[in-house]
Amino acid sequence: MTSVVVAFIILQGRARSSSAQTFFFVSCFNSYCMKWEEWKPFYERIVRVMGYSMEDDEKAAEVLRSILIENDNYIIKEEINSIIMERVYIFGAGPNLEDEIRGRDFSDGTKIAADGATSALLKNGIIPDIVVTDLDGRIRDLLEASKKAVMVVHAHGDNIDKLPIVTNFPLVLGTCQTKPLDIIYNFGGFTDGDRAAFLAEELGAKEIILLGFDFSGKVGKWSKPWLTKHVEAWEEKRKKLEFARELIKWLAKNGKAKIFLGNKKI
Ligand SMILES: Nc1ncnc2c1ncn2[C@@H]1O[C@H](COP(=O)(O)OP(=O)(O)OP(=O)(O)O)[C@@H](O)[C@H]1O
Ligand SMILES: Nc1nc2c(c(=O)[nH]1)N=C(CO)CN2
Ligand SMILES: [Mg+2]
Repeated sequence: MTSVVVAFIILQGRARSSSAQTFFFVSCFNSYCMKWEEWKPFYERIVRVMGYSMEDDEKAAEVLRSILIENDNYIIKEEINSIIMERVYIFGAGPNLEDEIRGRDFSDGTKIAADGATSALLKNGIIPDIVVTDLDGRIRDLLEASKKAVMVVHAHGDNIDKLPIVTNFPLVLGTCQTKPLDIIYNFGGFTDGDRAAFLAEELGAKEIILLGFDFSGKVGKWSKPWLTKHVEAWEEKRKKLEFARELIKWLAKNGKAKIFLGNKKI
């Protein structure tokens, strides 16, 4: 799967296609594309509830942009389109993840790991095609996955110091939660898991299957490098998961793709 992307990118000669507008039209024709004006009210509420600084989030987007341009390892949205199959599996870091992946290979779809879930996939011999991360998963596993996966790296006000890690990844699609910049996208979504669902929708997935998503108040042990077992969600994480649940429900209602939580359609 990754070789398809690499071949595609080589064919493109990394020329920033002048037909990007056409691609944009085609992909938005097949999917729902969230506009900044539509995302802004969600973002303003997130900033208020979570106590984030919009200025820091904006600065983070600029920093990621500079690093990616300097390192020349960024890709544009049109370059990732080719790895999206009609069915997309998104793996979250909930306590149910390992039960939901055991004995399956997911070769009938594109596999997107949300940050911490990457470690569980690698441990179970599953290589993700795409990793969506704000760089607080186990860095060793993110580096391992990046040898085969496109890394969709999210810049925010609280991970500016970690952004230089992206220089180690061969292919990076940059995202932010503030107003998008030329090569730093905002497809909508907040946590790595729900952002992955917005990305899949934007790229034209028809069926999005969420595995390892659990909104009952427990955080899976793969969520953070220091966790050794599943734990009760702490206050900040509880709020994040509540937003994740709300945004997934919103996408199921407003997007074009069918979304499944495990085997249940939302
Ligand atoms: N019960 C759960 N525990 C942890 N993650 C979950 C759970 N249910 C769904 N997820 C999804 O799995 C994703 C990956 O988890 P991870 O904790 O690595 O992500 P994160 O968004 O970076 O969180 P944080 O900002 O707290 O670091 C989350 O973003 C979330 O969308
Ligand atoms: N400023 C800020 N933004 C975020 C944060 C975070 O910790 N701080 N975490 C996220 C992933 O859940 C997404 N966005
Ligand atoms: Mg994360």
